Amino acid sequence: MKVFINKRIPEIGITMLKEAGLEVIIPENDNLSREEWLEYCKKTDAVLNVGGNQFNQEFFEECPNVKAIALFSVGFDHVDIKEANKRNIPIGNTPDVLSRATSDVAFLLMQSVSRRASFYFQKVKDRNWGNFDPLYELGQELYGKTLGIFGLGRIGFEMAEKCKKAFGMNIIYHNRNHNEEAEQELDAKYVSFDELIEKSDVLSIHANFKPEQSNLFNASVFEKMKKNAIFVNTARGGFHNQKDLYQALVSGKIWGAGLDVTNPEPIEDNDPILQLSNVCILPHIGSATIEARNGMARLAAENIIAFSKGEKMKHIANPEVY
Ligand SMILES: NC(=O)C1=CN([C@@H]2O[C@H](COP(=O)(O)OP(=O)(O)OC[C@H]3O[C@@H](n4cnc5c(N)ncnc54)[C@H](O)[C@@H]3O)[C@@H](O)[C@H]2O)C=CC1
Ligand SMILES: O=C(O)C(=O)CO
Repeated sequence: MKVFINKRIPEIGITMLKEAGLEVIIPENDNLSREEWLEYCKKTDAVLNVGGNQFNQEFFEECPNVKAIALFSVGFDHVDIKEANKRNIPIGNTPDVLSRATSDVAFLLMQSVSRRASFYFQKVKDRNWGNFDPLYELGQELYGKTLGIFGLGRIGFEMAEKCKKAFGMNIIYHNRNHNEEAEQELDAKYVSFDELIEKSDVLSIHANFKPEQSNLFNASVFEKMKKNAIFVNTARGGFHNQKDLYQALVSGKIWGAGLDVTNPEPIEDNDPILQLSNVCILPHIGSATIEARNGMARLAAENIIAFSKGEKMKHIANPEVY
């Protein structure tokens, strides 16, 4: 069986696939155009995909030989699951192994914004150390404040746990279902969406993205948030309207924002949000640790190997295909 991987992944995954007797195809050029990418996909049985290539109707129609897809990500918002289901194609993903790393980034963004780290680092780089000034550009402490989690699943739980342990924060959350574990272990309180945005000092987004949730966090939401609130998004950029976020930040409707994901992604060169000092923006590095990436490679390889043996994938976005 042929497996196409569009970018090199940690060696552990490649070794596992080869030891299972699979033919692994990795192109020299790891920055393929969509056309080039489709050409590779057409000739393979299984695709191990790194990044946001769209698995849409066009893909499924043009690549009928592909019988399994293993994503090198937990998010599967770039896959048309209905189209995959019509053809009984399992879509593997990589849950859990990246939850710690991604929640670490949410935590880092929250702290960096609360203590104005980007602003001060820029001053240091500009050789403008400044004098000790008791009133100048003060940060805010997080101790005892309220963390609101939108989408309390695996990563949201880890973010909530860190904030509880480090700063004794009160946890409120809005989710599709109650999260019993978080309610018992972290004393997390389920609230309505409106209550979440009105009461959070830090609002951290951890839901899985669907197109119908585009721009959910927009001007009317930022309007209702607290003036000292920090907006953190490590989930998907599509959740927030970036122009509205910019306006909320310049007009002081909210305190600051920490983004690991932007809308669009990559961020546009002339996006005015880049000029603001109350933001910290990272280029989608949530899972970028050695540990998480090794784990992702292992899970993705396990998924492909299971498929090749006629077994069920263990980590799957569409279990309904079985
Ligand atoms: N920045 C990065 O590098 C990374 C980003 N991610 C993103 O984080 C997301 C979450 O990952 P996990 O925690 O593993 O997923 P998960 O499935 O464990 O948790 C997501 C939670 O969001 C809830 N949810 C979804 N839509 C909702 C809505 N409209 N209202 C209320 N609750 C809603 C779900 O019920 C679920 O409990 C991924 O889908 C991905 O988009 C994941 C890994 C790395
Ligand atoms: O896993 C995901 O969904 C990511 O965004 C990158 O790890």
